[in-house]
Amino acid sequence: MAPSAVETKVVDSSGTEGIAAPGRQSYKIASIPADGIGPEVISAGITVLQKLSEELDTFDLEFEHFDWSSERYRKEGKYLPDNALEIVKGFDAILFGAVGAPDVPDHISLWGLRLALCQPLQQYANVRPTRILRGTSSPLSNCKIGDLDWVIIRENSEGEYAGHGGTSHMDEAWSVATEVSIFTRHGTERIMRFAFETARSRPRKKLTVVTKSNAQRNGMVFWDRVATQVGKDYPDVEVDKMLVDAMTTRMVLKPESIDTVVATNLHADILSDLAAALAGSIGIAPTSNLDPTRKNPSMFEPIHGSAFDITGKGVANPVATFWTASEMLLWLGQKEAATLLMEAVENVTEAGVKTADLNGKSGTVEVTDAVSVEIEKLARRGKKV
Ligand SMILES: NC(=O)c1ccc[n+]([C@@H]2O[C@H](COP(=O)([O-])OP(=O)(O)OC[C@H]3O[C@@H](n4cnc5c(N)ncnc54)[C@H](O)[C@@H]3O)[C@@H](O)[C@H]2O)c1
Ligand SMILES: O=C(O)[C@H](O)[C@@H](O)C(=O)O
Ligand SMILES: [K+]
Ligand SMILES: [Mn+2]
Repeated sequence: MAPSAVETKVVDSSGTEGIAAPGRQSYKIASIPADGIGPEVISAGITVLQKLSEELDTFDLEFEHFDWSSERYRKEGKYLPDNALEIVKGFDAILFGAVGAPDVPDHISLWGLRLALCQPLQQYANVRPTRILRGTSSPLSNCKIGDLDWVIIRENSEGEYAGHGGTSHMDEAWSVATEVSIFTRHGTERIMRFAFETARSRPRKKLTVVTKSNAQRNGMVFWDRVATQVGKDYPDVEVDKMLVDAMTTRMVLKPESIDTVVATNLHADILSDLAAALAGSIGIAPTSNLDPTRKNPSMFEPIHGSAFDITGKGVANPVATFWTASEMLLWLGQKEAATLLMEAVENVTEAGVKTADLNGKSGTVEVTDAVSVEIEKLARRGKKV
């Protein structure tokens, strides 16, 4: 979606209305914090985004909050109102927290909210960068900053998440359930093209195609074949193919040999949690659910889930959401703000202000405050030069 008009009404989260200064871009963001630690990290994310907008002269953000969550499901029997897709199409981007609650089956919550948005909105490319941030370390003993710098591209519309299947004769001795993976040429080709473009845009121009075509002799053989066909248009990109089981060992033993990775919906879901942990914590890693055609708004969320075990304790790491916010700004065309935000985050981790998952002692709010202070410093320093 194109950014909204330059001179436009702005409503910030405190409800104050104003007119965006001429020359400033203004973006409408739908905020869906949802469940568990989602509201805690989204609130932190909005705080730093608003700080950036105040300190830089380049953009305004207008947030609208939606209570689409497991609480709403308990009350109304549905996660989303019937016109949810129409509503979000009026926004430039969606900032999402996490969905999942202990008293709702996980397949109801995931299909009721996250997949109910990203599949119909054609957000077919799920982008998951991971690297080791300054002041943090990998659990791998010899892995230094720079040795692990990956982008995992997850197919986000079909594959194992196609939703095809069924159950018959439930709880009888002869009950049966199927879960059918779907690989279409359209879906496979577009994600391969996106992955090759991503690999080409990075300095090493290297793509690993993850597969399981030894055991899965139909869908995965097709996946490999389409990768080879699309790869002919990218002779400058070095490609290798890796079976998913072996990929886990390569991620642990030779992290520096990997750059861009493309994998199916399920394979990449699993590999990206491993990637985040190898870079230090699941609490740092971002996700973009992109509609690369820009016909629909894209959705940005931390990679982690609702983390019931730490909800309400004030210890959730907000860094994954800050990095997510930075990715959202990049997508919206605000490169300077996106870069400044990550610089601020890494200055803070380097100074040792970190949550417990990164072996620190600070809480969500302390990390958020420290990042806000750093944004102010960096932005003001930038203006002086
Ligand atoms: N996209 C999503 O919304 C999404 C993603 C993953 C899981 N889920 C859902 O979330 C629920 C819980 O799933 P799970 O336990 O498998 O995964 P999870 O990511 O919620 O938690 C896994 C572990 O990581 C820790 N953790 C996660 N985020 C953290 C953060 N920001 N800071 C510090 N520690 C953090 C948790 O405390 C937990 O120990 C389930 O209902 C699941 O379906 C949703
Ligand atoms: O889509 C999924 O598999 C889950 O929501 C979650 O694990 C994620 O990574 O988004
Ligand atoms: K999430
Ligand atoms: Mn996941």
